Amino acid sequence: MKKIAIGADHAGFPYKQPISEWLQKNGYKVTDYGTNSPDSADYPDFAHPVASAVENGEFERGILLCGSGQGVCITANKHQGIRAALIWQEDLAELSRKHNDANIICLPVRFIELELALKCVEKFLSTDFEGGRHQTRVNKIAC
Ligand SMILES: O=C(CO)[C@H](O)[C@H](O)[C@H](O)COP(=O)(O)O
Repeated sequence: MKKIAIGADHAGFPYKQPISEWLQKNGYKVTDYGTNSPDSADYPDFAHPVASAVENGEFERGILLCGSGQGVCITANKHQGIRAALIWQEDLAELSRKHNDANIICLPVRFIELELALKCVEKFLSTDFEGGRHQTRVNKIAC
């Protein structure tokens, strides 16, 4: 069973439970890193723990949610072992896996319908990395 870490700030909070429920229904084991209420919260407090847990191999993939998706994405990408992708279309979710071997999906909850967010998650989790020329490029990301 694939293990998934999920985290959100207050703006991402409304989608955290529905996405977690979808994941569980589809056979994933989900660990929730908060936040656990709609009260104002700071996205790095949730993005760093999720990124660390994916980076150290505890989880195969991570899901991060905030208002624009940008704060959690910028934060997660500070981690050397993380390739976090800001996603708002299914095609982008697919490409983030095929070409970039993304290991965290960041969703802009204030700018995407739940139904589309779930489709993006499904695509992100079901698409394999293509390797080859893309592996060469991914190898060059680290500085
Ligand atoms: O989108 C975000 C960061 O990129 C956050 O989720 C915040 O919602 C955003 O920064 C706006 O903050 P606010 O306190 O919700 O006005």
